[in-house]
Amino acid sequence: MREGTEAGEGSASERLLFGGPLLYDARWADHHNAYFEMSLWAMALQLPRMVAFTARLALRADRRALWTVGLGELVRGIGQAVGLIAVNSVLATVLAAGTIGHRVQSAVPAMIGVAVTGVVGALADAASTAGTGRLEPKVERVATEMYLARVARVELAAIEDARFNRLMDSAQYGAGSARRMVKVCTGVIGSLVSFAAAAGVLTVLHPVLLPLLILMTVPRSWASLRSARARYASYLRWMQHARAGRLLTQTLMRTGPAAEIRVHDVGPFLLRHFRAMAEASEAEQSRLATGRARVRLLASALTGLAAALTYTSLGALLATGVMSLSIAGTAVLAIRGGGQSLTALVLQVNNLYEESAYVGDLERLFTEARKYTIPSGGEPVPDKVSLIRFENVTFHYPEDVGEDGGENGDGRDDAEKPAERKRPALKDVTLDIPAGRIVALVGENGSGKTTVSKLLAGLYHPDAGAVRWDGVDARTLDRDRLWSRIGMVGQDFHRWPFTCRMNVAVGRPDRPVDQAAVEEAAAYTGADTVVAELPHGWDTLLSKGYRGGHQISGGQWQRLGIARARYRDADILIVDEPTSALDARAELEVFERIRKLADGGQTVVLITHRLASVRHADLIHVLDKGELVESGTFEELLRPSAAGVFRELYEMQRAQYQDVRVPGRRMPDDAEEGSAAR
Ligand SMILES: Nc1ncnc2c1ncn2[C@@H]1O[C@H](COP(=O)(O)OP(=O)(O)OP(=O)(O)O)[C@@H](O)[C@H]1O
Repeated sequence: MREGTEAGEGSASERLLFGGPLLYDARWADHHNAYFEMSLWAMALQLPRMVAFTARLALRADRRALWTVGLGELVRGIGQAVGLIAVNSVLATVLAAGTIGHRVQSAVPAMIGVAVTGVVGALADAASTAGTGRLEPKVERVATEMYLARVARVELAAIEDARFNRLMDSAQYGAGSARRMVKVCTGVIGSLVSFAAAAGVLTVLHPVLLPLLILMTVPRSWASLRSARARYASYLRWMQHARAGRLLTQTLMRTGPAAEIRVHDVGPFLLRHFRAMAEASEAEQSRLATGRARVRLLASALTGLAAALTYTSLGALLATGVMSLSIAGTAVLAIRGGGQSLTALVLQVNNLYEESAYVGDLERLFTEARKYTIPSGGEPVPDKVSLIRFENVTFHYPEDVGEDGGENGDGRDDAEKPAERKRPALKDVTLDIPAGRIVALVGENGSGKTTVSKLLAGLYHPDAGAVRWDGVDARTLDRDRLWSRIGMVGQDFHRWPFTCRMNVAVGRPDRPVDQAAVEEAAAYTGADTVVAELPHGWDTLLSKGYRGGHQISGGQWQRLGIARARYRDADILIVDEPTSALDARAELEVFERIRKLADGGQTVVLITHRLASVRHADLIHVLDKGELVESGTFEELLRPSAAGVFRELYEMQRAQYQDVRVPGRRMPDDAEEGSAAR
């Protein structure tokens, strides 16, 4: 069976791997006005704004280079106009009455004029080319920096939001487009000035010639704008599809999944689906090409008609004696030159139109990002916080609104969604995190432990209730200062593809690397023994795909991750499953050290499934399906009278070990049984 089907419904591969078609619905764009403006008119209106936007980027990037380019193009264009007038003068003199020697001699000054304008034009062109070359990469860099700075500063919720993600996706090409816009704008100015020169000369020669010249270029302009619009519309519609295709190929190339791909023989499977998706996109490319060919054919026919009309009119003017031969000669030159500049102008405007669509996405991202930007400033975080309290906190993760806005993308209303989709991740949770203590969060998978830690870290705000730092709502606190107080080792802490040293030192990126502190943090988690075995010690690159790159085990990574949080030396340390990959000895050591942190005044929020390890926690909060069901010390929660979730889970874990007898060793229960028997 062929796996690619109708593009509209998405291929079978899309449905199988990604759960549905990956094509964006253009109607959705209309509903959400101005996500992207599709009509020719709307895009034409947005063009000057995009040019101004790029000019602002260019001004920011290199003001001098921008002036050089602008002046260079202006001088070049004026040179062309003057050159054309000089050519006309040469022709008029050469075709005038008199001896050939005398006529040529009289034409010499005009010829010198042609040569001088040529030289000036060439110099101006060189200056403009050099300026453009200098400006282009700078504009791209400035636009990329602005893009990245904004993306890095939006709330986590925005990064997880499908719509914002889509905008980030399309806007990432905006910087490259802004770079190309510089060149295209230069070309537009050049062609515009050249055309103005030719048009001016033609108008002087005969008023009917200019409209005829413009008529000749209308069909081609229409054709290229139409094609550009179709290409952009298709790009937006297929963007997610292209990203998914890239994901398949990159998965095949990455080192992480390489072992599983080989053992499970996933390679041919991925390739098959890549081919199916690529074929769907090829069908779209060929649809675009056919449309383009059809439009171009029609445009060529219309241009031919207009050209015939123009030259017939010129012939008629000559035949009726309205126009002299020298003027007709200059007119032919001006029509050819003007036609060329107008064609170039149309082409450049077309490019401008296409690039401006992508730059438009960049501008929209800047606007959207502003809405989601993490506010700077706010109330200062108290110097010595003694208590953080979750007060009746309810929290839902932001929902994906789907392609149809209020609907799920499959036509169902929100009201028709299964009720469980709307279950809050946290529901009316009230709990305390006293400073300088170890507070453990336990509960089954999906019970809300990580969510509590994310709200504590200020990555999200509650929908209802508040997280209060000594009574102050965290919502009002200065988030940067709040973050400077927090160190976090998440379940999926990042494995930076940098050197071993940087993997620890990145815990405090705002400070110069302090090797002594790095080593102290590493010794703290046993990461020093890992480093000792690396081929280049602290300088070993921890990324297998690069030259000299090295791979370490999951447990070794975990030691580095905890060392990073230790290096950060924050007041509050959040550790989410810190020992899941550690061996038994390392696990005991790490827990012992984490315990000592609290002795030193640090607050430790520990999330773990190893219930025996929370024995030393000062306070344990037990979560179940987003609700706080128990709180207390280890002993309190294990009392027979408690008989709650914690005791039940603990009994289950304990039973696993009790059932296993180690030959030659007496189990504690044996002793109890023995003494009971005596
Ligand atoms: N980024 C997210 N977007 C949407 N829903 C999420 C997100 N993260 C978690 N959830 C949902 O929120 C609920 C609580 O998840 P959370 O990660 O807090 O559980 P947990 O107790 O830490 O689980 P585990 O023990 O498996 O790590 C789950 O139903 C989960 O599906």
